[in-house]
Amino acid sequence: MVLSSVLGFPRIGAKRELKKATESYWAGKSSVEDLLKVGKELRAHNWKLQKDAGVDLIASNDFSYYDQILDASLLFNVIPERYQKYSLPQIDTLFAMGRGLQRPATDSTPAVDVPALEMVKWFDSNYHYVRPTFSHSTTFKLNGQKPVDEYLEAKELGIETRPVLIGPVSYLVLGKADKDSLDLEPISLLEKLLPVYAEVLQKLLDAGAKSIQIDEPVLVLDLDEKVKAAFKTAYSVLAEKVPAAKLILATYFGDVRPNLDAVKGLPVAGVHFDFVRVPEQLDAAVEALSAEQILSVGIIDGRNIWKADLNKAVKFVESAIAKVGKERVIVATSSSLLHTPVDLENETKLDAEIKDWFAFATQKLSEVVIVTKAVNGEDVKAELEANAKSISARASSSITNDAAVQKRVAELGEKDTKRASAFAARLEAQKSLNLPLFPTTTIGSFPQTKEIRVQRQKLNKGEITAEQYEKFIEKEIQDAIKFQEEVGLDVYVHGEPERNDMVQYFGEQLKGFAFTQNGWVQSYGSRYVRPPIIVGDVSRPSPMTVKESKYAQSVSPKPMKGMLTGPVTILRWSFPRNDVSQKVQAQQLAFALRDEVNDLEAAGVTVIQVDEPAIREGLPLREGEERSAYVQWAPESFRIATSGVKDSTQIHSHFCYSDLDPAHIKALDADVVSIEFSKKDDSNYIQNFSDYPNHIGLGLFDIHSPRVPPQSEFEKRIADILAVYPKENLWINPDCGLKTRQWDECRKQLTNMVNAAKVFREKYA
Ligand code: MET
Ligand SMILES: [Zn+2]
Repeated sequence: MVLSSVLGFPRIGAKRELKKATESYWAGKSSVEDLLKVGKELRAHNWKLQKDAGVDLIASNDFSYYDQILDASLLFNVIPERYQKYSLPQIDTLFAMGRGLQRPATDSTPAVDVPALEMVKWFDSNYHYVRPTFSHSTTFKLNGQKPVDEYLEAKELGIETRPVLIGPVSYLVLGKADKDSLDLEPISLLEKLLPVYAEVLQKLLDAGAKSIQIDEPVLVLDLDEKVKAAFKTAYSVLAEKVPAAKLILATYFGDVRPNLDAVKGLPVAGVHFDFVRVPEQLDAAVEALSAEQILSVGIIDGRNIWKADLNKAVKFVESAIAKVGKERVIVATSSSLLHTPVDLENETKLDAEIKDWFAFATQKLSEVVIVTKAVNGEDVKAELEANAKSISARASSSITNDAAVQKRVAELGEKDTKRASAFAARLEAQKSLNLPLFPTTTIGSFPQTKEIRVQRQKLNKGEITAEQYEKFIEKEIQDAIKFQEEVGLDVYVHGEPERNDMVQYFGEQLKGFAFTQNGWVQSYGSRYVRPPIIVGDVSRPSPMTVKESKYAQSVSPKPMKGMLTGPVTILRWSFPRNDVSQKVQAQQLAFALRDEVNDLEAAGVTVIQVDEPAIREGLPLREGEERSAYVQWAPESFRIATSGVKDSTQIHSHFCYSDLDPAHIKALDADVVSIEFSKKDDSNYIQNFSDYPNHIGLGLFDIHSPRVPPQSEFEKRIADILAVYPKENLWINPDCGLKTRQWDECRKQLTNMVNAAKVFREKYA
């Protein structure tokens, strides 16, 4: 009989219980016992939910108070000395590594200020994990036994689970060397690490675990030979030390084919593949397995919110069964469901037609079970028919399809992707802006104060009228402009007070989007996001930002930057459609934004910034066709959005959060780019963009911190940059928007920044 399995379930709770509990604990408002109790309740709830849904193989140890990779670091005692030395309780050590440890000085102790470990993106998802950090002195030992405890906890509830662990190779590859050991290659620690893995596996076996899911997601990346070889070492050692452990090696988010030679012959009981992402890898996967090994068929999408096409999924699993036989197949989610919202039932405001197209984590449980029942020959005819109906209703819905939008994208030609003139001619035309040498500007947002949130809530609750709100926003814009005058900036922004979020604000005004009330997904720690959903062809019914920009422009004679979020970023920070390519979705968004850019220009806005902070994260995980295509279409969609303007209109773009490839930025052909920069301590990084042909502003201070760098520090940074970049090309700006700062903080920061710019302006005058 074919079994159903789920690789992991969201741990945040349908009502964000985990966030509330952890933040209340951090704030000192509740005890550690209160927090642990909430964790225990959530785990019990999630296991029961899965059991009741009929899932056979339910994950345990998928729960975490912060991040599952950080949990592994704690478990293996990979705790850098700087966090060890305060002898904190376990859970506080965990939080210290995840969020940093800050304590004011007391009479007897000095102040403590230990920054958090680095946090990085989990593959191409919007989840972030805490990066394991290794030194030459790192030794591994078992610290507690969380996976065993959680396995037993479920067992006590009468629920047999399959514990999940991050695999040893991925654990090391996803980590990095600490500052004191920069020459260390984490993978070289493998042999030291394996005995601890063996110990955990043995304990799980002793506790009764029948099989163990061991995640090796790095198998979907480009791997060097050393890492590939590490799989053989790792799994042979484990098989030798714990021969009875039945391991299911799980891969997800991509194509394993280029690394199948590393998987072939491993002494594991089975391998899981993500066939939602890459159905084409079925034959190769089958080929790579021995006649005894299990094929776990990831066929229900763990990364999206769409109802699966169950009939298609059944056919796919049947084709796998035809190749390897029923005894060797497991039906599974493509990845952990961590990346999907918890329960569609909590959405009461979604249009019924649209709601019928979605499946959140809870609904996906039934999907896995229905597919499993179908291939086992149980009667699920009614379920499959209902599913087919909803799939075809979505495909033909007028919400999904907009002929005019489709036509516009189909007719896309070179003319839509190119500015009228080359940069040199545009620069000449932009002299009308009368900018000084080293022009100063900010990235867009100014403090989102409590007052702004209060007024927005009042508007939403109907306690104030739209006119009153508009007046309030105008006053905020006036204040922001006055502030910029006082600080002495050159190119102003209106401050974005009207925007709750840089993607949602646009999604709400575009046709083709839907929003949830409770569709939260963990981004990192206690920070969750609620991505908008692209449900249909995207267009812009009416201007989205012109009113505010025009108003701002009317208040001051200085150039005022219009401020938009770019097509790729809107796409990446939403749940995309799965029936249309990402490229086409980006193009549709690009045309909608092109209309907005052109309308801004017509309204007299002469500088327009289109932010693309997410452009890097969309880059496919490995080299190859898909990546080459992306580096074409992603910048092209930016150019579609921005190329409809006159030479004299200055187009800016902005990037943060990531290590960018300078070549990709070049392809945008923006007149000016601003890039997050201040936290890069690597001196080579400064060279990175040195052949950027147009103008550039390298972020000069960290907007996430209240710290005010003295003017001398700004001068030093500018001097360093000037050693590499031509002075005519340089802009002076912060890393990113200032929405998380207080007004008095950014006043001091910007004043020092502007004064430093003036020093250089005088010097070169
Ligand atoms: C994450 S990038 C943010 C850019 C936006 N214009 C802001 O200033 O907030
Ligand atoms: Zn930014």
